[in-house]
Amino acid sequence: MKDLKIAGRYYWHYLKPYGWGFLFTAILIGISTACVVIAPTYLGRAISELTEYLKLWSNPATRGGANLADFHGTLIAYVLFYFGDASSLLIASWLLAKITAYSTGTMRIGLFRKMQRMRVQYFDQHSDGDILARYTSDLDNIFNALNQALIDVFLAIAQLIGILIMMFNQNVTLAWITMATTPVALGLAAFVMHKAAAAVDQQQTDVGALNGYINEQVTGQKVIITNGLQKDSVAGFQVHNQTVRKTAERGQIWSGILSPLLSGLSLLNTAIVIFAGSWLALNGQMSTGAALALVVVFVNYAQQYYQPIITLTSLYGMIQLAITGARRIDEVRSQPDEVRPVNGKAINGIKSELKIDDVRFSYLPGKEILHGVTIDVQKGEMVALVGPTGSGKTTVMNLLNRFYDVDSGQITIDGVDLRDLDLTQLRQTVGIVLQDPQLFTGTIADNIRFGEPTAGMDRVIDAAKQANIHDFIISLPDGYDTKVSDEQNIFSAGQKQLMSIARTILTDPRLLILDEATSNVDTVTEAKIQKAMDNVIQGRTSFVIAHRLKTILNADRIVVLQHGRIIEQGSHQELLDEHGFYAKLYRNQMVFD
Ligand SMILES: Nc1ncnc2c1ncn2[C@@H]1O[C@H](COP(=O)(O)OP(=O)(O)OP(=O)(O)O)[C@@H](O)[C@H]1O
Repeated sequence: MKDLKIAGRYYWHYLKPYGWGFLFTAILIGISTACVVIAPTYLGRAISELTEYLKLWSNPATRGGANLADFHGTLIAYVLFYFGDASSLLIASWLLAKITAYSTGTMRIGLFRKMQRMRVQYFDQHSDGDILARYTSDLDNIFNALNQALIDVFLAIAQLIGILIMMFNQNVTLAWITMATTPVALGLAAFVMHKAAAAVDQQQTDVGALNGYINEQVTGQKVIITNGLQKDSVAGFQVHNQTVRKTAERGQIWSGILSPLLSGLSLLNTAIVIFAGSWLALNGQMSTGAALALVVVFVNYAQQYYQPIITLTSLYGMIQLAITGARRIDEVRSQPDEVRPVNGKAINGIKSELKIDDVRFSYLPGKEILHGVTIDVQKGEMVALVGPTGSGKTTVMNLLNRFYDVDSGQITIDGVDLRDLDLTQLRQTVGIVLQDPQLFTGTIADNIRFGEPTAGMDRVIDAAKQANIHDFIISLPDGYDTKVSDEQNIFSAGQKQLMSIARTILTDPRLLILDEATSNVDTVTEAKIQKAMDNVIQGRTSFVIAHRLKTILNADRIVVLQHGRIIEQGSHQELLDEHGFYAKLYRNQMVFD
Protein backbone atom coordinates (compact mmCIF):
# COMPACT_ATOMS: atom_id res chain seq x y z
CA MET A 1 0.00 0.00 0.00
CA LYS A 2 2.90 2.30 0.87
CA ASP A 3 4.51 1.46 -2.48
CA LEU A 4 1.26 2.31 -4.23
CA LYS A 5 1.15 5.70 -2.53
CA ILE A 6 4.76 6.47 -3.45
CA ALA A 7 4.23 5.25 -7.04
CA GLY A 8 1.03 7.32 -7.27
CA ARG A 9 2.93 10.44 -6.20
CA TYR A 10 5.72 9.66 -8.66
CA TYR A 11 3.41 9.14 -11.64
CA TRP A 12 1.34 12.18 -10.69
CA HIS A 13 4.49 14.29 -10.80
CA TYR A 14 5.55 13.08 -14.24
CA LEU A 15 2.15 12.55 -15.91
CA LYS A 16 0.46 15.72 -14.64
CA PRO A 17 1.66 17.81 -17.60
CA TYR A 18 -0.15 15.42 -19.97
CA GLY A 19 -3.58 15.90 -18.32
CA TRP A 20 -5.16 17.13 -21.56
CA GLY A 21 -3.70 14.23 -23.49
CA PHE A 22 -5.19 11.76 -21.00
CA LEU A 23 -8.56 13.51 -21.09
CA PHE A 24 -8.58 13.33 -24.88
CA THR A 25 -7.54 9.67 -24.76
CA ALA A 26 -10.34 8.92 -22.29
CA ILE A 27 -12.88 10.63 -24.59
CA LEU A 28 -11.60 8.66 -27.59
CA ILE A 29 -11.80 5.41 -25.65
CA GLY A 30 -15.31 6.35 -24.52
CA ILE A 31 -16.27 6.86 -28.19
CA SER A 32 -14.69 3.53 -29.17
CA THR A 33 -16.51 1.66 -26.38
CA ALA A 34 -19.83 3.33 -27.23
CA CYS A 35 -19.38 2.30 -30.87
CA VAL A 36 -18.66 -1.31 -29.86
CA VAL A 37 -21.63 -1.49 -27.50
CA ILE A 38 -24.12 0.21 -29.82
CA ALA A 39 -23.07 -1.41 -33.14
CA PRO A 40 -24.76 -4.81 -32.44
CA THR A 41 -28.14 -3.10 -31.98
CA TYR A 42 -27.80 -1.77 -35.55
CA LEU A 43 -27.09 -5.25 -36.79
CA GLY A 44 -30.35 -6.40 -35.19
CA ARG A 45 -32.15 -3.46 -36.76
CA ALA A 46 -30.68 -4.27 -40.23
CA ILE A 47 -31.90 -7.87 -39.95
CA SER A 48 -35.44 -6.82 -39.02
CA GLU A 49 -35.48 -4.26 -41.89
CA LEU A 50 -34.31 -6.93 -44.34
CA THR A 51 -37.04 -9.28 -43.08
CA GLU A 52 -39.61 -6.50 -43.54
CA TYR A 53 -38.35 -5.82 -47.07
CA LEU A 54 -38.52 -9.52 -48.03
CA LYS A 55 -42.06 -9.71 -46.65
CA LEU A 56 -43.21 -6.78 -48.82
CA TRP A 57 -41.25 -7.95 -51.86
CA SER A 58 -42.62 -11.53 -51.75
CA ASN A 59 -46.19 -10.23 -52.03
CA PRO A 60 -46.92 -8.87 -55.61
CA ALA A 61 -49.48 -6.47 -54.14
CA THR A 62 -46.97 -4.78 -51.86
CA ARG A 63 -43.85 -5.31 -53.96
CA GLY A 64 -43.93 -1.75 -55.31
CA GLY A 65 -43.67 -0.36 -51.79
CA ALA A 66 -40.61 -2.52 -50.89
CA ASN A 67 -37.36 -0.63 -50.77
CA LEU A 68 -33.95 -1.27 -49.29
CA ALA A 69 -33.10 2.34 -48.43
CA ASP A 70 -33.55 1.90 -44.65
CA PHE A 71 -31.63 -1.37 -44.69
CA HIS A 72 -28.73 0.23 -46.57
CA GLY A 73 -28.75 3.25 -44.25
CA THR A 74 -28.58 0.97 -41.19
CA LEU A 75 -25.79 -1.10 -42.73
CA ILE A 76 -23.78 2.05 -43.48
CA ALA A 77 -24.33 3.23 -39.89
CA TYR A 78 -23.18 -0.20 -38.65
CA VAL A 79 -19.97 0.03 -40.69
CA LEU A 80 -19.45 3.62 -39.53
CA PHE A 81 -19.67 2.50 -35.90
CA TYR A 82 -16.85 0.02 -36.44
CA PHE A 83 -14.89 2.61 -38.36
CA GLY A 84 -15.43 5.02 -35.44
CA ASP A 85 -14.24 2.36 -33.00
CA ALA A 86 -11.09 1.55 -35.00
CA SER A 87 -10.11 5.14 -35.74
CA SER A 88 -10.66 6.46 -32.21
CA LEU A 89 -8.64 3.53 -30.82
CA LEU A 90 -5.87 4.21 -33.31
CA ILE A 91 -5.64 7.89 -32.35
CA ALA A 92 -5.79 7.00 -28.62
CA SER A 93 -2.90 4.50 -29.02
CA TRP A 94 -0.86 7.06 -30.93
CA LEU A 95 -1.50 9.68 -28.25
CA LEU A 96 -0.56 7.32 -25.43
CA ALA A 97 2.60 6.21 -27.25
CA LYS A 98 3.64 9.87 -27.49
CA ILE A 99 2.82 10.57 -23.83
CA THR A 100 4.77 7.44 -22.79
CA ALA A 101 7.84 8.38 -24.83
CA TYR A 102 7.87 11.98 -23.56
CA SER A 103 7.12 11.18 -19.92
CA THR A 104 9.67 8.35 -19.61
CA GLY A 105 12.20 10.62 -21.32
CA THR A 106 11.54 13.24 -18.63
CA MET A 107 11.80 10.57 -15.92
CA ARG A 108 15.19 9.47 -17.30
CA ILE A 109 16.60 13.00 -17.47
CA GLY A 110 15.12 13.74 -14.02
CA LEU A 111 16.93 10.75 -12.57
CA PHE A 112 20.18 11.69 -14.29
CA ARG A 113 20.02 15.30 -13.09
CA LYS A 114 19.27 14.11 -9.57
CA MET A 115 22.37 11.87 -9.63
CA GLN A 116 24.49 14.94 -10.39
CA ARG A 117 23.12 16.78 -7.36
CA MET A 118 23.31 13.96 -4.85
CA ARG A 119 25.78 13.51 -2.05
CA VAL A 120 28.81 11.28 -2.61
CA GLN A 121 27.60 9.18 0.33
CA TYR A 122 24.86 7.64 -1.84
CA PHE A 123 27.38 6.40 -4.41
CA ASP A 124 29.64 5.07 -1.66
CA GLN A 125 26.77 3.09 -0.15
CA HIS A 126 25.19 1.66 -3.33
CA SER A 127 26.73 -0.70 -5.85
CA ASP A 128 27.15 0.46 -9.46
CA GLY A 129 24.89 -2.39 -10.56
CA ASP A 130 22.09 -1.26 -8.28
CA ILE A 131 22.30 2.35 -9.49
CA LEU A 132 22.42 1.21 -13.12
CA ALA A 133 19.37 -1.05 -12.64
CA ARG A 134 17.28 2.03 -11.83
CA TYR A 135 18.10 3.49 -15.26
CA THR A 136 17.61 0.22 -17.09
CA SER A 137 15.19 -2.38 -15.73
CA ASP A 138 13.15 -0.03 -13.50
CA LEU A 139 12.65 2.57 -16.22
CA ASP A 140 12.01 -0.21 -18.77
CA ASN A 141 9.30 -1.67 -16.55
CA ILE A 142 7.67 1.75 -16.29
CA PHE A 143 7.91 2.27 -20.05
CA ASN A 144 6.39 -1.16 -20.80
CA ALA A 145 3.51 -0.62 -18.39
CA LEU A 146 2.73 2.84 -19.74
CA ASN A 147 3.09 1.69 -23.32
CA GLN A 148 1.19 -1.60 -23.16
CA ALA A 149 -0.93 -1.68 -20.04
CA LEU A 150 -2.28 1.86 -19.95
CA ILE A 151 -4.52 1.59 -23.00
CA ASP A 152 -5.80 -1.82 -21.89
CA VAL A 153 -6.60 -0.41 -18.45
CA PHE A 154 -8.48 2.50 -20.03
CA LEU A 155 -10.35 0.13 -22.35
CA ALA A 156 -11.22 -2.33 -19.57
CA ILE A 157 -12.64 0.44 -17.36
CA ALA A 158 -14.65 1.93 -20.24
CA GLN A 159 -15.91 -1.53 -21.21
CA LEU A 160 -17.00 -2.23 -17.63
CA ILE A 161 -18.86 1.08 -17.42
CA GLY A 162 -20.45 0.45 -20.85
CA ILE A 163 -21.68 -3.02 -19.88
CA LEU A 164 -23.09 -1.77 -16.56
CA ILE A 165 -25.02 1.02 -18.29
CA MET A 166 -26.41 -1.38 -20.91
CA MET A 167 -27.38 -4.01 -18.32
CA PHE A 168 -29.23 -1.58 -16.04
CA ASN A 169 -30.87 -0.12 -19.10
CA GLN A 170 -32.24 -3.51 -20.13
CA ASN A 171 -33.32 -5.02 -16.81
CA VAL A 172 -32.38 -3.91 -13.31
CA THR A 173 -33.16 -7.27 -11.59
CA LEU A 174 -31.03 -9.28 -14.01
CA ALA A 175 -28.31 -6.63 -13.87
CA TRP A 176 -28.02 -7.11 -10.09
CA ILE A 177 -28.08 -10.90 -10.51
CA THR A 178 -25.25 -10.70 -13.06
CA MET A 179 -23.24 -8.65 -10.59
CA ALA A 180 -24.01 -10.91 -7.63
CA THR A 181 -20.74 -12.85 -7.74
CA THR A 182 -18.62 -9.67 -7.94
CA PRO A 183 -17.65 -9.62 -4.22
CA VAL A 184 -16.40 -13.23 -4.53
CA ALA A 185 -14.39 -12.28 -7.60
CA LEU A 186 -12.91 -9.20 -5.94
CA GLY A 187 -12.07 -11.13 -2.75
CA LEU A 188 -10.38 -13.84 -4.79
CA ALA A 189 -8.51 -11.24 -6.87
CA ALA A 190 -7.32 -9.39 -3.75
CA PHE A 191 -6.00 -12.61 -2.19
CA VAL A 192 -4.20 -13.85 -5.30
CA MET A 193 -2.82 -10.40 -6.12
CA HIS A 194 -1.44 -10.04 -2.61
CA LYS A 195 0.38 -13.38 -3.01
CA ALA A 196 1.57 -12.40 -6.50
CA ALA A 197 2.87 -9.03 -5.24
CA ALA A 198 4.99 -10.73 -2.57
CA ALA A 199 6.30 -13.19 -5.16
CA VAL A 200 7.13 -10.43 -7.69
CA ASP A 201 8.92 -8.41 -4.97
CA GLN A 202 10.98 -11.46 -4.00
CA GLN A 203 11.69 -12.12 -7.67
CA GLN A 204 13.06 -8.56 -8.10
CA THR A 205 15.28 -8.95 -5.03
CA ASP A 206 16.62 -12.32 -6.23
CA VAL A 207 17.24 -11.01 -9.75
CA GLY A 208 19.12 -8.08 -8.16
CA ALA A 209 21.31 -10.52 -6.20
CA LEU A 210 21.95 -12.58 -9.36
CA ASN A 211 22.94 -9.44 -11.28
CA GLY A 212 25.22 -8.39 -8.43
CA TYR A 213 26.90 -11.83 -8.56
CA ILE A 214 27.35 -11.65 -12.35
CA ASN A 215 28.74 -8.12 -12.05
CA GLU A 216 31.24 -9.20 -9.39
CA GLN A 217 32.32 -12.32 -11.30
CA VAL A 218 32.76 -10.44 -14.58
CA THR A 219 34.83 -7.69 -12.93
CA GLY A 220 36.86 -10.25 -11.04
CA GLN A 221 37.25 -12.63 -14.01
CA LYS A 222 41.06 -12.37 -14.04
CA VAL A 223 41.30 -13.19 -10.32
CA ILE A 224 39.00 -16.17 -10.86
CA ILE A 225 41.09 -17.47 -13.77
CA THR A 226 44.42 -17.04 -11.98
CA ASN A 227 43.10 -18.87 -8.93
CA GLY A 228 41.49 -21.61 -11.05
CA LEU A 229 38.10 -20.90 -9.49
CA GLN A 230 35.97 -21.19 -12.65
CA LYS A 231 34.08 -24.23 -11.34
CA ASP A 232 33.34 -22.53 -8.01
CA SER A 233 32.20 -19.46 -9.89
CA VAL A 234 29.73 -21.56 -11.94
CA ALA A 235 28.58 -23.36 -8.75
CA GLY A 236 27.88 -20.00 -7.08
CA PHE A 237 26.03 -18.88 -10.17
CA GLN A 238 23.90 -22.00 -10.13
CA VAL A 239 22.77 -21.31 -6.56
CA HIS A 240 21.61 -17.81 -7.52
CA ASN A 241 20.12 -19.03 -10.77
CA GLN A 242 18.19 -21.76 -8.96
CA THR A 243 16.78 -19.22 -6.48
CA VAL A 244 15.69 -16.93 -9.31
CA ARG A 245 14.11 -19.88 -11.16
CA LYS A 246 12.12 -20.86 -8.06
CA THR A 247 10.89 -17.38 -7.20
CA ALA A 248 10.14 -16.60 -10.87
CA GLU A 249 8.12 -19.83 -11.04
CA ARG A 250 6.19 -18.91 -7.89
CA GLY A 251 5.60 -15.39 -9.21
CA GLN A 252 4.37 -16.69 -12.56
CA ILE A 253 2.04 -19.25 -10.93
CA TRP A 254 0.44 -16.66 -8.68
CA SER A 255 0.24 -14.08 -11.45
CA GLY A 256 -1.22 -16.59 -13.90
CA ILE A 257 -3.70 -18.31 -11.59
CA LEU A 258 -6.19 -15.46 -11.46
CA SER A 259 -7.22 -15.38 -15.08
CA PRO A 260 -8.45 -19.05 -15.22
CA LEU A 261 -10.07 -18.65 -11.79
CA LEU A 262 -12.05 -15.63 -12.94
CA SER A 263 -12.94 -17.33 -16.23
CA GLY A 264 -14.39 -20.22 -14.18
CA LEU A 265 -16.33 -17.74 -12.08
CA SER A 266 -17.63 -16.11 -15.24
CA LEU A 267 -19.04 -19.50 -16.37
CA LEU A 268 -20.69 -19.93 -12.97
CA ASN A 269 -22.11 -16.45 -13.32
CA THR A 270 -23.56 -17.30 -16.74
CA ALA A 271 -25.25 -20.38 -15.25
CA ILE A 272 -26.74 -18.25 -12.45
CA VAL A 273 -28.06 -15.73 -15.00
CA ILE A 274 -29.63 -18.52 -17.12
CA PHE A 275 -31.21 -20.05 -14.02
CA ALA A 276 -32.55 -16.73 -12.68
CA GLY A 277 -33.72 -15.59 -16.14
CA SER A 278 -35.62 -18.84 -16.71
CA TRP A 279 -37.17 -18.54 -13.26
CA LEU A 280 -38.38 -15.03 -14.11
CA ALA A 281 -39.81 -16.34 -17.41
CA LEU A 282 -41.53 -19.33 -15.76
CA ASN A 283 -43.01 -17.18 -13.00
CA GLY A 284 -44.80 -15.17 -15.62
CA GLN A 285 -43.55 -11.76 -14.70
CA MET A 286 -43.06 -11.06 -18.38
CA SER A 287 -44.03 -12.66 -21.69
CA THR A 288 -42.07 -15.83 -22.49
CA GLY A 289 -40.66 -14.43 -25.75
CA ALA A 290 -39.43 -11.21 -24.11
CA ALA A 291 -38.05 -13.13 -21.12
CA LEU A 292 -36.14 -15.55 -23.34
CA ALA A 293 -34.76 -12.68 -25.45
CA LEU A 294 -33.63 -11.02 -22.22
CA VAL A 295 -31.95 -14.21 -21.01
CA VAL A 296 -30.03 -14.43 -24.30
CA VAL A 297 -28.92 -10.79 -24.00
CA PHE A 298 -27.85 -11.22 -20.37
CA VAL A 299 -25.97 -14.45 -21.09
CA ASN A 300 -23.98 -12.27 -23.45
CA TYR A 301 -23.43 -9.60 -20.81
CA ALA A 302 -22.57 -12.17 -18.13
CA GLN A 303 -19.84 -13.53 -20.40
CA GLN A 304 -18.52 -10.02 -21.10
CA TYR A 305 -18.86 -8.75 -17.53
CA TYR A 306 -15.72 -10.44 -16.19
CA GLN A 307 -13.62 -9.66 -19.25
CA PRO A 308 -12.45 -6.22 -18.03
CA ILE A 309 -11.69 -7.64 -14.58
CA ILE A 310 -9.71 -10.50 -16.18
CA THR A 311 -7.83 -8.00 -18.36
CA LEU A 312 -7.00 -5.81 -15.36
CA THR A 313 -5.75 -8.74 -13.29
CA SER A 314 -3.72 -10.21 -16.16
CA LEU A 315 -1.93 -6.86 -16.42
CA TYR A 316 -1.29 -6.93 -12.71
CA GLY A 317 2.26 -8.37 -12.96
CA MET A 318 3.27 -5.63 -15.36
CA ILE A 319 1.61 -2.95 -13.23
CA GLN A 320 3.24 -4.35 -10.08
CA LEU A 321 6.69 -4.12 -11.69
CA ALA A 322 5.96 -0.53 -12.71
CA ILE A 323 4.91 0.29 -9.13
CA THR A 324 8.11 -1.27 -7.75
CA GLY A 325 10.14 0.58 -10.42
CA ALA A 326 8.55 3.91 -9.51
CA ARG A 327 9.20 3.24 -5.81
CA ARG A 328 12.88 2.47 -6.47
CA ILE A 329 13.37 5.57 -8.63
CA ASP A 330 11.48 7.71 -6.13
CA GLU A 331 13.89 6.45 -3.48
CA VAL A 332 16.68 8.15 -5.46
CA ARG A 333 14.57 11.26 -6.06
CA SER A 334 13.97 11.70 -2.35
CA GLN A 335 17.67 11.48 -1.43
CA PRO A 336 18.97 14.74 0.03
CA ASP A 337 20.91 16.96 -2.35
CA GLU A 338 24.42 18.08 -1.63
CA VAL A 339 24.23 20.98 0.81
CA ARG A 340 25.20 24.20 -0.93
CA PRO A 341 25.54 27.32 1.20
CA VAL A 342 23.19 30.10 0.13
CA ASN A 343 25.27 33.12 -0.85
CA GLY A 344 28.45 31.13 -0.20
CA LYS A 345 31.57 33.23 0.31
CA ALA A 346 33.79 33.67 -2.72
CA ILE A 347 37.16 31.95 -2.69
CA ASN A 348 40.10 32.80 -4.86
CA GLY A 349 42.87 30.34 -4.11
CA ILE A 350 44.56 30.06 -0.75
CA LYS A 351 46.04 33.33 0.51
CA SER A 352 47.69 32.21 3.72
CA GLU A 353 46.69 28.87 5.22
CA LEU A 354 44.44 25.84 5.34
CA LYS A 355 43.56 24.52 8.78
CA ILE A 356 42.07 21.20 9.80
CA ASP A 357 41.03 21.91 13.37
CA ASP A 358 40.18 19.12 15.84
CA VAL A 359 38.07 17.29 13.25
CA ARG A 360 35.92 14.34 14.21
CA PHE A 361 34.08 12.39 11.55
CA SER A 362 32.04 9.23 11.06
CA TYR A 363 30.54 7.76 7.88
CA LEU A 364 28.00 5.83 9.92
CA PRO A 365 26.45 7.03 13.19
CA GLY A 366 28.33 5.75 16.22
CA LYS A 367 31.37 4.58 14.23
CA GLU A 368 33.85 7.44 14.43
CA ILE A 369 36.69 7.25 11.90
CA LEU A 370 38.63 10.45 12.63
CA HIS A 371 39.09 11.30 16.30
CA GLY A 372 40.18 14.92 16.59
CA VAL A 373 42.59 15.47 13.68
CA THR A 374 44.44 18.80 13.52
CA ILE A 375 46.73 19.81 10.64
CA ASP A 376 47.92 23.35 9.74
CA VAL A 377 49.13 23.90 6.19
CA GLN A 378 50.72 27.14 5.06
CA LYS A 379 50.21 28.37 1.50
CA GLY A 380 52.48 26.50 -0.93
CA GLU A 381 53.36 23.74 1.53
CA MET A 382 53.33 20.07 0.65
CA VAL A 383 51.90 17.81 3.32
CA ALA A 384 52.12 14.05 3.06
CA LEU A 385 49.61 11.79 4.77
CA VAL A 386 50.96 8.37 5.61
CA GLY A 387 49.68 5.52 7.70
CA PRO A 388 48.48 1.93 7.55
CA THR A 389 45.53 0.94 5.43
CA GLY A 390 42.20 2.07 6.90
CA SER A 391 43.86 4.75 9.05
CA GLY A 392 41.74 7.54 7.51
CA LYS A 393 43.95 9.13 4.82
CA THR A 394 41.29 9.04 2.08
CA THR A 395 38.72 10.21 4.61
CA VAL A 396 40.72 13.42 5.22
CA MET A 397 40.76 13.94 1.45
CA ASN A 398 36.98 13.41 1.27
CA LEU A 399 36.50 16.16 3.85
CA LEU A 400 38.82 18.66 2.13
CA ASN A 401 36.71 18.52 -1.03
CA ARG A 402 33.43 18.50 0.95
CA PHE A 403 32.40 15.07 -0.29
CA TYR A 404 31.38 14.76 3.36
CA ASP A 405 31.04 17.29 6.18
CA VAL A 406 32.79 17.05 9.54
CA ASP A 407 30.84 15.94 12.64
CA SER A 408 32.67 18.44 14.84
CA GLY A 409 35.67 20.73 14.60
CA GLN A 410 36.19 22.59 11.33
CA ILE A 411 38.25 22.93 8.19
CA THR A 412 39.05 26.50 7.20
CA ILE A 413 40.74 28.22 4.27
CA ASP A 414 42.13 31.60 5.33
CA GLY A 415 39.92 31.46 8.40
CA VAL A 416 36.65 30.74 6.53
CA ASP A 417 34.86 27.46 7.24
CA LEU A 418 34.60 25.25 4.11
CA ARG A 419 30.84 24.96 4.77
CA ASP A 420 30.47 28.74 4.27
CA LEU A 421 32.34 28.83 0.97
CA ASP A 422 30.70 28.74 -2.43
CA LEU A 423 30.77 25.02 -3.27
CA THR A 424 31.44 25.38 -7.01
CA GLN A 425 34.36 27.72 -6.35
CA LEU A 426 35.70 25.38 -3.66
CA ARG A 427 35.66 22.47 -6.10
CA GLN A 428 37.44 24.66 -8.66
CA THR A 429 40.08 25.47 -6.07
CA VAL A 430 40.68 21.82 -5.18
CA GLY A 431 42.18 19.46 -7.75
CA ILE A 432 42.26 15.73 -7.12
CA VAL A 433 44.26 12.98 -8.74
CA LEU A 434 42.67 9.71 -7.70
CA GLN A 435 44.41 6.41 -7.18
CA ASP A 436 42.18 4.79 -9.78
CA PRO A 437 42.01 7.37 -12.57
CA GLN A 438 38.90 7.52 -14.69
CA LEU A 439 38.94 8.14 -18.43
CA PHE A 440 35.78 9.08 -20.33
CA THR A 441 34.59 8.28 -23.83
CA GLY A 442 36.09 10.78 -26.30
CA THR A 443 39.59 11.56 -27.50
CA ILE A 444 42.74 11.84 -25.36
CA ALA A 445 42.58 15.63 -25.85
CA ASP A 446 38.94 15.65 -24.63
CA ASN A 447 40.04 13.73 -21.56
CA ILE A 448 42.82 16.14 -20.71
CA ARG A 449 40.58 19.20 -21.16
CA PHE A 450 37.75 17.48 -19.25
CA GLY A 451 37.70 20.07 -16.44
CA GLU A 452 37.86 22.95 -18.92
CA PRO A 453 36.28 21.87 -22.22
CA THR A 454 37.07 25.17 -23.92
CA ALA A 455 40.85 24.94 -23.38
CA GLY A 456 42.83 25.22 -26.60
CA MET A 457 45.18 22.54 -27.98
CA ASP A 458 48.27 24.50 -26.87
CA ARG A 459 47.18 24.23 -23.23
CA VAL A 460 46.35 20.54 -23.63
CA ILE A 461 49.81 19.84 -25.04
CA ASP A 462 51.49 21.95 -22.37
CA ALA A 463 49.67 20.04 -19.61
CA ALA A 464 50.56 16.70 -21.22
CA LYS A 465 54.22 17.74 -21.40
CA GLN A 466 54.28 18.70 -17.71
CA ALA A 467 52.64 15.37 -16.92
CA ASN A 468 55.30 13.48 -18.89
CA ILE A 469 52.78 11.85 -21.21
CA HIS A 470 53.19 14.00 -24.37
CA ASP A 471 55.80 11.71 -25.98
CA PHE A 472 53.62 8.67 -25.53
CA ILE A 473 50.54 10.43 -26.94
CA ILE A 474 52.28 11.63 -30.11
CA SER A 475 53.72 8.13 -30.65
CA LEU A 476 50.14 6.89 -31.19
CA PRO A 477 48.92 6.90 -34.84
CA ASP A 478 46.10 9.35 -34.03
CA GLY A 479 48.02 11.29 -31.38
CA TYR A 480 45.76 13.52 -29.28
CA ASP A 481 42.77 12.39 -31.38
CA THR A 482 43.12 8.77 -30.25
CA LYS A 483 39.73 7.53 -29.16
CA VAL A 484 39.22 6.46 -25.58
CA SER A 485 36.28 4.20 -24.81
CA ASP A 486 35.18 1.47 -22.44
CA GLU A 487 35.52 -1.30 -25.03
CA GLN A 488 38.80 -0.04 -26.35
CA ASN A 489 40.82 0.48 -23.25
CA ILE A 490 44.35 0.43 -24.59
CA PHE A 491 46.08 2.33 -21.82
CA SER A 492 48.08 1.02 -18.89
CA ALA A 493 47.33 2.06 -15.30
CA GLY A 494 50.41 4.33 -15.31
CA GLN A 495 49.42 6.02 -18.60
CA LYS A 496 45.92 6.64 -17.30
CA GLN A 497 47.39 8.11 -14.14
CA LEU A 498 49.59 10.47 -16.15
CA MET A 499 46.64 11.62 -18.28
CA SER A 500 44.71 12.26 -15.12
CA ILE A 501 47.61 14.34 -13.77
CA ALA A 502 47.65 16.30 -17.06
CA ARG A 503 43.92 16.92 -16.62
CA THR A 504 44.54 18.33 -13.14
CA ILE A 505 47.47 20.49 -14.30
CA LEU A 506 45.25 22.03 -16.98
CA THR A 507 42.65 23.20 -14.46
CA ASP A 508 45.42 24.83 -12.41
CA PRO A 509 43.93 24.17 -8.94
CA ARG A 510 45.28 26.09 -5.95
CA LEU A 511 44.90 23.15 -3.56
CA LEU A 512 45.99 19.79 -4.78
CA ILE A 513 45.17 16.35 -3.43
CA LEU A 514 47.13 13.47 -4.85
CA ASP A 515 46.21 9.92 -4.00
CA GLU A 516 49.46 8.30 -5.02
CA ALA A 517 49.12 5.35 -7.33
CA THR A 518 52.59 4.04 -7.87
CA SER A 519 51.86 0.61 -6.44
CA ASN A 520 51.17 -1.29 -9.65
CA VAL A 521 53.41 0.36 -12.23
CA ASP A 522 56.92 -0.45 -13.45
CA THR A 523 59.91 1.56 -12.25
CA VAL A 524 60.20 3.65 -15.46
CA THR A 525 56.53 4.69 -15.26
CA GLU A 526 56.93 5.23 -11.54
CA ALA A 527 59.76 7.68 -12.19
CA LYS A 528 57.62 9.44 -14.81
CA ILE A 529 54.70 9.71 -12.39
CA GLN A 530 57.06 11.02 -9.72
CA LYS A 531 58.36 13.69 -12.10
CA ALA A 532 54.79 14.59 -13.17
CA MET A 533 53.74 14.86 -9.54
CA ASP A 534 56.67 17.10 -8.75
CA ASN A 535 55.62 19.33 -11.66
CA VAL A 536 52.01 19.51 -10.59
CA ILE A 537 52.87 20.15 -6.93
CA GLN A 538 55.23 23.02 -7.80
CA GLY A 539 53.89 26.29 -6.39
CA ARG A 540 50.68 24.74 -5.04
CA THR A 541 49.44 23.87 -1.59
CA SER A 542 49.19 20.12 -1.66
CA PHE A 543 48.20 17.00 0.22
CA VAL A 544 49.77 13.77 -0.93
CA ILE A 545 48.44 10.45 0.28
CA ALA A 546 51.58 8.45 0.11
CA HIS A 547 51.99 4.70 0.02
CA ARG A 548 55.65 4.68 -1.02
CA LEU A 549 57.59 6.81 1.39
CA LYS A 550 60.46 7.57 -0.99
CA THR A 551 58.05 9.74 -3.03
CA ILE A 552 57.51 12.15 -0.16
CA LEU A 553 60.98 12.57 1.29
CA ASN A 554 60.98 16.27 0.37
CA ALA A 555 57.51 16.99 1.79
CA ASP A 556 57.39 20.06 4.06
CA ARG A 557 55.54 17.99 6.61
CA ILE A 558 54.68 14.34 6.99
CA VAL A 559 51.59 13.51 9.04
CA VAL A 560 51.31 9.94 10.30
CA LEU A 561 47.78 8.68 10.88
CA GLN A 562 46.83 5.56 12.77
CA HIS A 563 43.27 4.49 13.61
CA GLY A 564 42.04 8.00 12.77
CA ARG A 565 44.50 9.80 15.07
CA ILE A 566 47.69 11.71 14.30
CA ILE A 567 50.49 9.87 16.03
CA GLU A 568 53.51 11.69 14.57
CA GLN A 569 54.11 14.82 12.55
CA GLY A 570 57.22 16.54 11.18
CA SER A 571 59.74 16.54 8.33
CA HIS A 572 61.26 13.28 7.07
CA GLN A 573 64.45 13.88 9.03
CA GLU A 574 62.60 14.90 12.21
CA LEU A 575 60.48 11.76 12.09
CA LEU A 576 63.49 9.54 11.47
CA ASP A 577 65.16 11.09 14.51
CA GLU A 578 62.08 10.28 16.60
CA HIS A 579 62.61 6.56 15.91
CA GLY A 580 58.85 6.04 16.04
CA PHE A 581 56.24 4.48 13.76
CA TYR A 582 57.35 6.41 10.65
CA ALA A 583 61.01 5.57 11.11
CA LYS A 584 60.13 1.87 11.37
CA LEU A 585 57.83 2.04 8.32
CA TYR A 586 60.55 3.80 6.32
CA ARG A 587 63.24 1.28 7.24
CA ASN A 588 60.93 -1.61 6.30
CA GLN A 589 60.20 -0.10 2.90
CA MET A 590 63.87 0.60 2.20
CA VAL A 591 64.62 -3.09 2.75
CA PHE A 592 62.08 -4.00 0.03
CA ASP A 593 63.19 -1.28 -2.37
N1 LIG B 1 31.89 5.19 2.55
C1 LIG B 1 32.24 4.62 3.71
N2 LIG B 1 31.30 4.22 4.58
C2 LIG B 1 31.64 3.66 5.75
N3 LIG B 1 32.91 3.47 6.16
C3 LIG B 1 33.90 3.86 5.34
C4 LIG B 1 33.62 4.44 4.06
N4 LIG B 1 34.80 4.71 3.46
C5 LIG B 1 35.77 4.31 4.31
N5 LIG B 1 35.24 3.80 5.44
C6 LIG B 1 35.97 3.30 6.62
O1 LIG B 1 36.76 4.35 7.13
C7 LIG B 1 38.03 3.90 7.57
C8 LIG B 1 39.13 4.76 6.95
O2 LIG B 1 39.13 4.53 5.56
P1 LIG B 1 40.06 5.34 4.56
O3 LIG B 1 39.66 4.96 3.18
O4 LIG B 1 40.04 6.77 4.91
O5 LIG B 1 41.48 4.73 4.89
P2 LIG B 1 42.87 4.94 4.14
O6 LIG B 1 43.85 5.29 5.20
O7 LIG B 1 42.73 5.87 3.01
O8 LIG B 1 43.15 3.45 3.62
P3 LIG B 1 43.96 2.96 2.32
O9 LIG B 1 45.40 3.25 2.56
O10 LIG B 1 43.69 1.50 2.32
O11 LIG B 1 43.39 3.67 1.14
C9 LIG B 1 38.10 2.43 7.22
O12 LIG B 1 37.82 1.71 8.41
C10 LIG B 1 36.98 2.23 6.23
O13 LIG B 1 36.41 0.95 6.39
